[in-house]
Amino acid sequence: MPTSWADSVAAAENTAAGSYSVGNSNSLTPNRPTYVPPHLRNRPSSSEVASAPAGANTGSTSAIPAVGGGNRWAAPRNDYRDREVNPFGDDDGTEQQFDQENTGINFDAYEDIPVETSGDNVPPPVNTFAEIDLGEALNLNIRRCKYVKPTPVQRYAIPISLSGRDLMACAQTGSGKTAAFCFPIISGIMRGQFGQRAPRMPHTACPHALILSPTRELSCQIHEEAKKFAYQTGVKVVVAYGGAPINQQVVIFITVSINDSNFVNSKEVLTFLLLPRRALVDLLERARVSLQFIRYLALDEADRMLDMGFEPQIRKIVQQMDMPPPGVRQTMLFSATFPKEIQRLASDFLANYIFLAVGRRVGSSTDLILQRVEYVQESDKRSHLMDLLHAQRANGVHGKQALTLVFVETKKGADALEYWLCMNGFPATTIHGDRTQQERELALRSFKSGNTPILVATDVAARGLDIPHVAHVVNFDLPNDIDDYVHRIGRTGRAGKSGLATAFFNDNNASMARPLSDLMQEANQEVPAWLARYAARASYGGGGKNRRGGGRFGGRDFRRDSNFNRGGGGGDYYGGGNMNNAYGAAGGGYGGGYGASGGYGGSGGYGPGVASAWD
Ligand SMILES: Nc1ncnc2c1ncn2[C@@H]1O[C@H](COP(=O)(O)OP(=O)(O)OP(=O)(O)O)[C@@H](O)[C@H]1O
Repeated sequence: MPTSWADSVAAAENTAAGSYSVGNSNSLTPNRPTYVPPHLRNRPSSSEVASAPAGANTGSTSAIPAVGGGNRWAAPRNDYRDREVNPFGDDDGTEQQFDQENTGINFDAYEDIPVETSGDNVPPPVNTFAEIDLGEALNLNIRRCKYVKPTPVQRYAIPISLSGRDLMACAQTGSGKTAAFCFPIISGIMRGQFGQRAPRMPHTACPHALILSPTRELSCQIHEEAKKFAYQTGVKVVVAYGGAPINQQVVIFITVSINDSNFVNSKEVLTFLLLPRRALVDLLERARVSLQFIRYLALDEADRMLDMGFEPQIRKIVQQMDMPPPGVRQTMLFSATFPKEIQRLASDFLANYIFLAVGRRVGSSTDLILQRVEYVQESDKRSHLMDLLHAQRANGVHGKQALTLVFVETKKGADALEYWLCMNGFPATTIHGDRTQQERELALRSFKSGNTPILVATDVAARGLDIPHVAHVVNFDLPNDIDDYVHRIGRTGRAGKSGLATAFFNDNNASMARPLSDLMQEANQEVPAWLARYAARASYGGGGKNRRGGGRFGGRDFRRDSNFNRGGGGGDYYGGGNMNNAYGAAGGGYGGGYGASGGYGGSGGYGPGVASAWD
């Protein structure tokens, strides 16, 4: 039985490789061990009294097995909930597990966090999960996850999404955005708050929700989280990603019928990874997946999904396939960073949306992370890293070294540093785009378990990954874009916990001096005098890629920018702004710092041809 996302994906792929052959694009031939005739396949087990309502989706997609889902042929088709693997491993139903809070989360850290919303008729935030009617099964899962109260982004985003509004949400790393988009999707599908009924289409999955994210690791992580939230709700969550032969992808599209009188359709949330030029479009074009019943579209790391690497593919999927248009489907965009150019692009996918910013500025980092910048010449970086690691060894927990994530610029650089660390007695592993998926999964698992407490990574690991116990993020090579820095350091200091981030800076990083120093100030960090001098020079010297004159974080909702062309941006839907503390009733106090000038300058770093370590 798969125990982690990596296991389940491996299981899915093994199943695919071992159990299926693809005859033509419309027929799958499972090599099943025993044959059960069609008239017996739908029979309820002796313990089950209820049967599926007329018209339940018992179509031929049942020929596709649930990953790790037991004997599909003997089981009735409408008992998905009975066959569902318990992702919490608490089959004895022990209630005492629910008594604890999610280990170590410090909600006081969020007490004063400023929140800004803009748009028409913004629904009010909630203070507790009990105030939101998410449905009993989902509430139980929230308790199983030991989430005692919603994080700031959840307090605002969940009521907004439940009210049916489109949303662009920018909230700090590690602040619970995954649940913020999963809860309304799962709750909405559970309730069937949409009229359309998915048809019975053999061999074609007709999901009601689609969640897109930029890496396999992140897609699998969202899948694992969403499975917990959806447990016993009747909503089936499946993951698909590209880069594998088509027969290996098809196996994870599972249409499930649920024995629930409210629902006679399959209800699926698909979590997709997108790789440029690959996979999803191909999959859609082969009609394995129809998007015409999509009710919810969520883009995690939305700014990344809409930058030049992915945007054409996203446009094709969202605008040129059979997905319902904005206003018919509900669209939610989430990230910790939202440059103005990307906000502008994103507005094409949204209708009358609400913009939500949690944190002092759009794209700011959390002050739970202690940020240090050290001046280190290229030639001294390795010995400097060694010093840090030696110091850290002394602070190991339970005899294990604290987990350290080291970001470098290139794949070759990652391999070389990993080798050097291992040679010098520091067990390290690496993750980057030249490693196979299996190697990447292995590396992540080994890092998470603490067996290899140092992970050397390129930007492929910069976004979204929620790895508990990462105590230290080292920017061995600083990125060229401040937003990448925000995501990288966000691998520590998550869910109310504190963390440490150290950056090695030298003359090669001069263009980062200004944005780095601004960001650190915003996050109440001490800016070294030498960095402040660099930053001052940069502001007189004409900038560079990261110089976003006029205050890089000033723009917030780009619709508030005086330059915003309402006609071109999708209609006159801007409805003013509101500012609040996340836990305070009154707003105010943060207005002074938000310049109207915007200033996410044109050069930005999102242009074509940006070097990427993502593939
Ligand atoms: N209400 C809550 N109570 C306690 N823990 C929570 C709550 N919501 C989320 N978490 C936990 O917080 C951690 C971070 O959540 P998540 O990965 O969704 O953050 P994120 O905002 O998407 O971060 P990133 O921007 O890096 O992708 C996870 O381990 C999650 O289980």
